[in-house]
Amino acid sequence: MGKYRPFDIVALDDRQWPGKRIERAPIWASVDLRDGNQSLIDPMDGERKWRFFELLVSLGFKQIEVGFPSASQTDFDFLRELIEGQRVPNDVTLQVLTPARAPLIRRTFEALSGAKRAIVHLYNATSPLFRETVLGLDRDGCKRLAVEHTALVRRLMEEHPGTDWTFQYSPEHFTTTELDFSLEVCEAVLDTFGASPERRVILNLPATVEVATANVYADQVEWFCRHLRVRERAIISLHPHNDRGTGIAAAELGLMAGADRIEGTLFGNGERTGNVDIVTLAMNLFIQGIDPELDLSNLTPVMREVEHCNQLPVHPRHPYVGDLVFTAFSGSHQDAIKKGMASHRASLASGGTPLWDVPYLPVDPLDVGRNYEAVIRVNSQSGKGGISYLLEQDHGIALPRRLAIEFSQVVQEIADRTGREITSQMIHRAFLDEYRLDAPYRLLRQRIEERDGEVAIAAEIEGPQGGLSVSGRGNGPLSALVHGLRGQGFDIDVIDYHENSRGQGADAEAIAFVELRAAGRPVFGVGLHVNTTTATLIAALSALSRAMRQDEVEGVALSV
Ligand SMILES: CC(=O)SCCNC(=O)CCNC(=O)[C@H](O)C(C)(C)COP(=O)(O)OP(=O)(O)OC[C@H]1O[C@@H](n2cnc3c(N)ncnc32)[C@H](O)[C@@H]1OP(=O)(O)O
Ligand SMILES: CC(C)C(=O)C(=O)O
Repeated sequence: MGKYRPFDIVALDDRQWPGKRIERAPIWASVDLRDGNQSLIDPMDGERKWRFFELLVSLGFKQIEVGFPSASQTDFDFLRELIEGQRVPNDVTLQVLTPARAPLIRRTFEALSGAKRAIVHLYNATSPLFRETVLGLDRDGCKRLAVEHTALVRRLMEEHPGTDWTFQYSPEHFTTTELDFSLEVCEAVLDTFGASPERRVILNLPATVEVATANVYADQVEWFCRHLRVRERAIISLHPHNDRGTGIAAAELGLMAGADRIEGTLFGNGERTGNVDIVTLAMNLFIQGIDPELDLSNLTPVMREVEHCNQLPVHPRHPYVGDLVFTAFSGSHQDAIKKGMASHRASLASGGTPLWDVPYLPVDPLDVGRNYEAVIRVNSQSGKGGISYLLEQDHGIALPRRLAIEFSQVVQEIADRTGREITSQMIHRAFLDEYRLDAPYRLLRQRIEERDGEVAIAAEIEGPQGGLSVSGRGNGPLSALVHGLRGQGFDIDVIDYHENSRGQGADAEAIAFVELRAAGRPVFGVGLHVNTTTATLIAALSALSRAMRQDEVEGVALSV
């Protein structure tokens, strides 16, 4: 016999949940201020609790478990302030947890005195391990514990008719309790409370510790829902934890299996590996086109506020919100994102489909309050797609394809040499340093005339040996300049040229890319100027300067 054993599976051959789909948002209940709080190194003080409560309200939570008032004076006082200070919006219901212990239940009702509406959440352990090891009770004793304390809760509710009460019961460690026993206890609780379709009780089925694959939880939930005598007198709630790292899957399959409600926390804080993360669950609905009924349109400030209140960081890879989750460093991802974004923009501009179908980005960052700035970041794993994306997006420089291929080698060399991320500013600087040379050849002035369908240029150029007067003719200013330079003995030709403008209005500037063949080899140059023609001529001289430098380095004859 080994140290660990396999988990049991559920005998449910005609399970229905695998063919189901989640069609609408469940009832969300935040347990940040209770389960989340009880697992913190430093539980929240009043100020942090307030901030968290207000955050939850602003996101649209309608049910909020605000604490365990019989356990701590901070929780008790917080509840009193909420109630006495009338700080609870009309559509929000407070929930509090109490164990099945009479003095603690009485204290819980003291804390709730005067509340307009409240959910009293009673729990006791029901699983065999807990019955034997913790409580020292058999099945009957355990059921009696639940029933007697349910009766007490019912009586106390009746004694305080000014509050609109809801009762919630949790058979703790539902996932390791024998299913027939969970059902037996829960039916007894429903009967004792007098539950009916008009007076529904929340039955919360916790995966207190996640011990099996998510399909087993779904089977347990479906089995439970199908075996309830009157399903309509219960709201089935799930309370998944994340010990195996599959809390989200368990919650989703559990909803497919018939649950109505989810208890969880923002970004998954909670005991051990945490409670299920409601933000991820809700966003998973959102990206299926389902209204999550929570406002998640600006998640970064929400994350920062939660980090402050919990004094715990949210992981940079956390779904939908982590600092790095909208960022691609790797070249092939960047290339696909760049093309996908361009195609999405084109589709929107032409009145085509608004459907978000961008590779590697399951959600539009704008929908959660992020922007496209960090979508592509460059390091040694990156390629031309990402580099040209940054130059275009941040600096208005749309590189021609062949130049993008060439320039990516320049950036790759820097990335390999430094072993660090290369920021957009560094890429811009490297680009200008590499391609916009104004030495040794620099345009000083030029005169251009059009005659008989031809362009004539007379240019003054500064060169390594002093001033150079160049005149030539061609079908445009660039070809005229190149002919003039050829006349001076330079072995050059135009392969290609592109230009576009960057910036707008008074700040607009032309950027020109000229590719020359110099001494038989292709070489790019870049020119920037408010005047497009001047930018093109500067680009040609920049290419010539680069060819000259290569000539110096490699000894290739630039002059014929
Ligand atoms: C799964 C969950 O997350 S449940 C919520 C857990 N949250 C918390 O525990 C946070 C707040 N808790 C507390 O402040 C405290 O634990 C209290 C106030 C609830 C109880 O404190 P204490 O009375 O000092 O008990 P303590 O926490 O040490 O241990 C639990 C005791 O209660 C007993 N117990 C547990 N459930 C019951 C029950 N329903 N009826 C009677 N006794 C019970 C245990 O057997 C144990 O008894 P023992 O000391 O005789 O062995
Ligand atoms: C009290 C219950 C619902 C709980 O927190 C758990 O089982 O994890």
